Amino acid sequence: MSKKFWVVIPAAGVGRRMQSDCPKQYLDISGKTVLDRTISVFIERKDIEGIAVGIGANDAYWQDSIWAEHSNVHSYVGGSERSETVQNGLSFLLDQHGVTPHQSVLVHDAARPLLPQTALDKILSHDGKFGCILALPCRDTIKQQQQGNATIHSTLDRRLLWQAQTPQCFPVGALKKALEQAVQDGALITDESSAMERLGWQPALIEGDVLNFKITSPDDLMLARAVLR
Ligand SMILES: Nc1ccn([C@@H]2O[C@H](COP(=O)(O)OP(=O)(O)OP(=O)(O)O)[C@@H](O)[C@H]2O)c(=O)n1
Ligand SMILES: C[C@](O)(CO)[C@H](O)COP(=O)(O)O
Repeated sequence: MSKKFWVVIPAAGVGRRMQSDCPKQYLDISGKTVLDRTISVFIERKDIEGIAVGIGANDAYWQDSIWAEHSNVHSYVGGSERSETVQNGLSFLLDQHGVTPHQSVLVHDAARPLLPQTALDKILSHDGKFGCILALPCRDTIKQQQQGNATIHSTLDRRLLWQAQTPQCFPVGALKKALEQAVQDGALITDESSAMERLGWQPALIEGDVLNFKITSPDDLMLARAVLR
């Protein structure tokens, strides 16, 4: 029987950088919310076992999602940081959905609604033992700024630089432990891979897609709306 994966979708952010009236995952892109579009990427796939959506404790929007009542979509309460929302999602799968620690899970930002199926196919068909992430090789020349002012300190060798995307795929148990360890050590964790790397894991880099950009600021929303016009 072919392997099936759970997806954890962290959707408990407030979207400060978007400066919008509602959390950015509930903003409209051509008639559907960002979050509903993101869930739609996974909902019809036979290789997706279930979708766990981490929402804010005071989320008043989720109830209006077109997927809120779907039998394969399960919401849970996220946390004050993205990493906490992911941790809560892993505990939710282990404690309430019979997922075992060795099973691999995908974590995908709610704020990346344009993930192409072709990129998702690549991460789902990767069987590396050290996990894997979608990422984009840097195409521009990369500058590091001086500390304290916006002048150039140096130019980095871009041949070895990639921009991390999601989904990121790791065994549930190992990822949960790595995130807990990172919190315990007070480490700044902005993606799942960095927590695993701290413990010596070397996840595979799988080339993602420029369309799989994260909707962070107003210009990203404009771009997504232009793409789906
Ligand atoms: N406490 C948090 C913070 C973020 N996220 C989710 O993690 C993804 C990527 O985070 P980001 O783009 O930073 O979203 P926000 O934290 O909402 O944005 P900002 O940093 O501008 O407030 C988003 O889908 C967001 O909903 C989450 O589930 N829980
Ligand atoms: C996980 C991520 O999307 C990979 O690039 C990114 O780290 C999320 O960062 P954010 O500050 O929580 O948007």
